[in-house]
Amino acid sequence: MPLSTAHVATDRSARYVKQLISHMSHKVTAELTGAGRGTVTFRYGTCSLTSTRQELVLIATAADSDSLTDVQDVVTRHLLRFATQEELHVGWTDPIAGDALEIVDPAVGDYVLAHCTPAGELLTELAVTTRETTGRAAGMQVSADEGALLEMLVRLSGARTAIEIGVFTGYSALCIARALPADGRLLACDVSSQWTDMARPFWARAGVDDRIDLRIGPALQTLRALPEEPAFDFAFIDADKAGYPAYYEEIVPRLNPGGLLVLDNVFLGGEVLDPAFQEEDHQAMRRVNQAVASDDRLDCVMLPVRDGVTLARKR
Ligand SMILES: C[S@@+](CC[C@H](N)C(=O)[O-])C[C@H]1O[C@@H](n2cnc3c(N)ncnc32)[C@H](O)[C@@H]1O
Repeated sequence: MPLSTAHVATDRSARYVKQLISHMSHKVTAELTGAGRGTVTFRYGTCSLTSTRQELVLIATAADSDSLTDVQDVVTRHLLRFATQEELHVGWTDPIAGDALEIVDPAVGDYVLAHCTPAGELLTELAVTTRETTGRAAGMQVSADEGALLEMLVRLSGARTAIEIGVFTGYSALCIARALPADGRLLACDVSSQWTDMARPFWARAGVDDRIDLRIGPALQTLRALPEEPAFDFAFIDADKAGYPAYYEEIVPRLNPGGLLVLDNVFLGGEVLDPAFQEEDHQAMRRVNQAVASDDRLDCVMLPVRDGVTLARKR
């Protein structure tokens, strides 16, 4: 399914967003989704609008290329009509399918890896052992640069208490745990003792096993059994994608003020941008991305790191 974007140079972008949403809301579903942001949903496609200081950024999606052209035409026509004080140029990119998007050019990915603090022997051995033991499942493990990012975030935030949803063979847990102070605690949640059993010897060798409380079971049950008051400085969600909205709902109230929530795989390989992909995972990820972006308890930034990483800090 095609999607296309346009960057419209203007310093009146917020005004156009409001005008377009208000006008279109009489005919189709059109809503403001935050300051300077909105979405118009037609029967045959959608257009999201984001205003920046100097541009209006449009993302059009539709079921097929004819419908995409219809979305582009309607939005373009209205914008040009609203622009009575200036001449706008609305140039759309060629259509591209969500799963054909290159989130990070492979050369850039390699360059990034070559310019991060190296993972070190223990993490490298864990990555190799995981690959040898779990085969294709090893692709679930966070990359060395994402592990370095997690470690950096935990250190920078001064977190003492952390929770992880989705442990697998323990790579990200090790990165988080070793960045905590000696008396810090990581509550690590996973359903699989088969995979997490591989983690324990590595955590022990890193000298962080006493900081990690591993809970085997559905993470939602584990979360709901926790007291509801704020207790965590850092949270990392990297488990079943359909569960993300519920994990986010349960975690935010349990984050301390200033606490950081990190969500992995927020692009789902680019498919989250493309309405052709409508499986439960896609719908859940769109829901949680939208919820985080419009949650007034949080400040957030979405980073094009690997498969997309959102950082959300509790106010
Ligand atoms: C992407 S992997 C986690 C990778 C890990 N963060 C790492 O860096 O190696 C996802 C993990 O989520 C776990 N998982 C799936 N569904 C779950 C659930 N309902 N509750 C808890 N864990 C779950 C899987 O067993 C798997 O280990």
